Amino acid sequence: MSETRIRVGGAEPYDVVVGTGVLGELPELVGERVRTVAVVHAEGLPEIARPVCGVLEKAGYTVHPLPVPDGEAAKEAGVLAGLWSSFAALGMTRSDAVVGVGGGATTDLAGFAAASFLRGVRAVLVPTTLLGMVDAAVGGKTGINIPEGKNLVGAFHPPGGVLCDLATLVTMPREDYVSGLAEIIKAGFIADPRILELVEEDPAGAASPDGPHTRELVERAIQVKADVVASDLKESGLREILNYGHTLAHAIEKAEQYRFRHGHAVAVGMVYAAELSRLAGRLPADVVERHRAVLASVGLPVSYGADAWPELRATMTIDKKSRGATLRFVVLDGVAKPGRLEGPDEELLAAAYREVGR
Ligand SMILES: NC(=O)c1ccc[n+]([C@@H]2O[C@H](COP(=O)([O-])OP(=O)(O)OC[C@H]3O[C@@H](n4cnc5c(N)ncnc54)[C@H](O)[C@@H]3O)[C@@H](O)[C@H]2O)c1
Ligand SMILES: O=C(O)C(=O)C[C@@H](O)[C@H](O)[C@H](O)COP(=O)(O)O
Ligand SMILES: [Zn+2]
Repeated sequence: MSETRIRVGGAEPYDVVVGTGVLGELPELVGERVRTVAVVHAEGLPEIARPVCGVLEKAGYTVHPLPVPDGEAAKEAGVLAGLWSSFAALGMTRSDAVVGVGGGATTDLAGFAAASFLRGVRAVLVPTTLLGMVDAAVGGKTGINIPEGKNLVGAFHPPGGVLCDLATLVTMPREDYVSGLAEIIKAGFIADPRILELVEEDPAGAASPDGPHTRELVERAIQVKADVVASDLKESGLREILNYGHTLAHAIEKAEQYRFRHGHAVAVGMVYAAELSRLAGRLPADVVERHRAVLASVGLPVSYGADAWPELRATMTIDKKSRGATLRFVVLDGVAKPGRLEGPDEELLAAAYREVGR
């Protein structure tokens, strides 16, 4: 099957290319103006980084592989500063480009390095995890963590193109693959109920890169994200819906020193947001149960430590959707009907957590 191109609109439109064995499309995404390409890749993925570098060299670019730590350890200020120094040592200019190769953590870092070096050079992203393809590499949110919290430093810097080669998914550890399903299911609850039906009809298939609907699930989730970010790149309104479940999720990740997978935290966070919606009188109980059922069916967690609430509540205050002292949540008024809950009282917040804490 040939590749699909999903156009992400906005001031600087770009394509997300999806297919199997589509690496040959990469030079076109990098573009003709570029001379030097820094390939920022997760150090544990040499088998994927090598062909990426090869295809770029063959196309005539001067290519410099720059390995960074695997996973969340990449999203640190020290690693970012190391990339700035490497780019400068390579003599990169504004007509050069960064290609980010790896999971969401790697592409968040590579994207932010590109956003900040020389106040902005071109970034092309090659996500190699399910989560990276359906969410992290699309939409231009880039950034790193700081000890005070998740993604607290970053920039909106849309990529020049995104290449999703589904062939790379086959080597993914199962737990990481399932983590990506949480963001796909999120897209289902906020915007595209067909995603939920596809997962519910065949949870085992959904949890495997060889499943019958893998490509459709990936493309549907990308389309949801593309539609949202095209109209609200900088999260002044609509884009907040992509943050469904993330207020609690980011607090859990911080409490776990970023050793808890992002998608697993988002799964718990969505159940919390659904309970919050129900207790606020906005969502029927059966839709909350649908969250638990569909997430658990693919092996995602739906509860978290009961004793953790005071620490999680304190961390949630720093969420980016807050305005002043007012906490703001993305909630649901039904499937594909996202809304906002502003300044819920403390008892409501705690009561919703009692439904999640085990
Ligand atoms: N920018 C955004 O809009 C956005 C959206 C969602 C998530 N995120 C961020 O993405 C990150 C999570 O991304 P993730 O789930 O991809 O995790 P990850 O980047 O930490 O990758 C998980 C692990 O899988 C390895 N890996 C990557 N590709 C592989 C492959 N093909 N085969 C085998 N191993 C592979 C990685 O090296 C890493 O060890 C979080 O930091 C999250 O905050 C960002
Ligand atoms: O793209 C967005 O917007 C999202 O919120 C997508 C989320 O899945 C993603 O985890 C994002 O990085 C969270 O953003 P943050 O602004 O809460 O750090
Ligand atoms: Zn997320």
